[in-house]
Amino acid sequence: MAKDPVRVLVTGAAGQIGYALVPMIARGVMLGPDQPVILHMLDIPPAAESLNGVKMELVDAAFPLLKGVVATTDVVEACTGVNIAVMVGGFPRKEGMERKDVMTKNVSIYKSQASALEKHAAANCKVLVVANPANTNALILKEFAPSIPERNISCLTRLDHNRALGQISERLSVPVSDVKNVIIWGNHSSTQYPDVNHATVKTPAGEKPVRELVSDDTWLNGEFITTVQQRGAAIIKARKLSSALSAASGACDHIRDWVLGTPEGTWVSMGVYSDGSYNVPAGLIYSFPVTCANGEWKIVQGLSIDEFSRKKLDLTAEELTEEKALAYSCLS
Ligand SMILES: NC(=O)C1=CN([C@@H]2O[C@H](COP(=O)(O)OP(=O)(O)OC[C@H]3O[C@@H](n4cnc5c(N)ncnc54)[C@H](O)[C@@H]3O)[C@@H](O)[C@H]2O)C=CC1
Ligand SMILES: O=C([O-])CC(=O)C(=O)O
Repeated sequence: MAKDPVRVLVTGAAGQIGYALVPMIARGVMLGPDQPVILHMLDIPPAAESLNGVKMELVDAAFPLLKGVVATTDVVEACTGVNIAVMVGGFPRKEGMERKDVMTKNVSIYKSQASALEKHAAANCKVLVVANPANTNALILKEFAPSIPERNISCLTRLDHNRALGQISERLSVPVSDVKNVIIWGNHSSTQYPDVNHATVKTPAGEKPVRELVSDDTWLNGEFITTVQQRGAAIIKARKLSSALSAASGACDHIRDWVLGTPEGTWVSMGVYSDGSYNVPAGLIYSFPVTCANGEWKIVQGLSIDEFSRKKLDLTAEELTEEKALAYSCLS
């Protein structure tokens, strides 16, 4: 029997990431090749005409899984009945800015859209915040939508996770699909900690630790980390626009694994509400290694954290604590 369509909201749908993301969703990349979808697309009035153009293209693409499109500048209409909300709407940073520089503009959007989601989304709606500063926007959304369970609110660090897999794959000349279990800890910012201490590569002789195969701790503890931390800025420098296709793809990976589950023996990175695991302060949205099953994520427990890692986990937590204070000062 055909499945009922799932309603997926994309805010900022007339923007760069939106333009890459909506066709992926309509093709089943996010929810699977047998899952019909109805797309809800929100943008602001100055982008209304462009948003309508995106809607026209979605019709023209004749996607078999796409059962309807709502394109609107009305946040209530956009949020009504949605099962999944991908929050991309906001302002991207430009060359030379840190992600928290877009804070003032973006946190107020997340405060107001929190209430609309809380009132109008379907029960148990899963929320993914992409817009920067992603962790702090997600935290603001959580705090201003108290009736949405905290386990349903997350932010995107899967792009960083995928970037880390990509760097290891290039370094070792192995298929990216053979690399797994890197971890992005903390903030989606230049203080994030890409950790390979538990990562492995599939080889003909079984799974081997990335550290053993790379066999260059200077690179792994230095250039590898800074490359992943600075990748967003490198893309802006090269394209004069921030990452879009990779961000859209990461958003699909994030939701797909959350809804359909992570493969056995594999974890992924998600920005989720900290419960104090790994001595990360509770009450921050922090990126952790997680496994997903039955639509729920669970932080992977019991991983060893050496002294080098500990400092990095704490540094990015401190930045998030500061960002939280800054966000509240922007809102008041
Ligand atoms: N977490 C991550 O890994 C990544 C996050 N980003 C962030 O994603 C966001 C979007 O990036 P782009 O698509 O490149 O930007 P963009 O500027 O191309 O698109 C953003 C869209 O949001 C719309 N918008 C602005 N205010 C809105 C509101 N109140 N409600 C609904 N829509 C609104 C704009 O009109 C625009 O169409 C930026 O904040 C960017 O920094 C980008 C890449 C990766
Ligand atoms: O760097 C930016 O501003 C966009 C982004 O978040 C990323 O590419 O990781």
